Amino acid sequence: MNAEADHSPVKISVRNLNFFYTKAVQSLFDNNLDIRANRITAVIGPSGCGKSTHLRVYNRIFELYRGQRADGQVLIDGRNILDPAVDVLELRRKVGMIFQKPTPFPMSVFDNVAYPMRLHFKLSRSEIADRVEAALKGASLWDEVKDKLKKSGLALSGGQQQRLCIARAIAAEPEILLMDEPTSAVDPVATLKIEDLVLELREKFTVVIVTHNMQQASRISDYTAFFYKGRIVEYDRTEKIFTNPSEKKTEEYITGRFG
Ligand SMILES: Nc1ncnc2c1ncn2[C@@H]1O[C@H](COP(=O)(O)OP(=O)(O)OP(=O)(O)O)[C@@H](O)[C@H]1O
Repeated sequence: MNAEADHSPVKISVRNLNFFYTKAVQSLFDNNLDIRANRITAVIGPSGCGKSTHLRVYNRIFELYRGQRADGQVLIDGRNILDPAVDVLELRRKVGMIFQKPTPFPMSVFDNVAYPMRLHFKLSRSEIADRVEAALKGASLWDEVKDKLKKSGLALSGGQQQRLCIARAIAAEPEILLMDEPTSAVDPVATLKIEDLVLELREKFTVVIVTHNMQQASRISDYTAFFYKGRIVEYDRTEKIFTNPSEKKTEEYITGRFG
């Protein structure tokens, strides 16, 4: 894919984003980024450079913590989601999130996936059952759990739990999926399954994935943003970032000279 060939529209446009954990602690500095629809964008960089902080702005999850503040704009389909008038429940439906450690709710496999449907939509029991099946299929988990739908989500393996969380996120019918190191707590086989799944998810969703794993970023992403000390040093096609980066700092990082 060369630069001219990508006609996918911009889904998320970040403009002059600054983030403060407290008045005195600024963690993001003037971030600017255009993320394309139906692409996988990897966010890489050394520990503490602001990857998670950046992602947590897109669905305003940071607002659950007192004193945290984002300045600037995050335009999703052209609308600034930092505008206080934005309906946050609807924003979080549209912008799903998957965390480092799987976070199934302490309820059955079925209810984990039905939960967002009951929260956001008015559906009959049979519609819910159909959509739970579709979401579990969409998360490549159906075959493994179809006989265990009433069992606790917590009884699944780590990799299955993570795919259950992906099914739960899909069940809300989002447009964007944010994944914050989704494979760092699972084994290598489960990691490959999740990577294959992420590649499939691109058909329907815009995916932004934080990863420490360079191979993972180069295997699955279309674009890569390299963060360093709260700034976006370089953002380009993944192939370009990994073969011919423009910035010295990017090259030092991807060749393992620090991080
Ligand atoms: N709750 C908090 N209060 C104050 N500072 C914080 C808080 N959470 C994170 N930070 C600081 O913000 C900066 C960015 O952290 P962030 O977790 O976004 O980095 P990261 O790149 O995702 O790191 P990692 O790869 O280790 O997960 C770090 O300097 C971190 O210490």
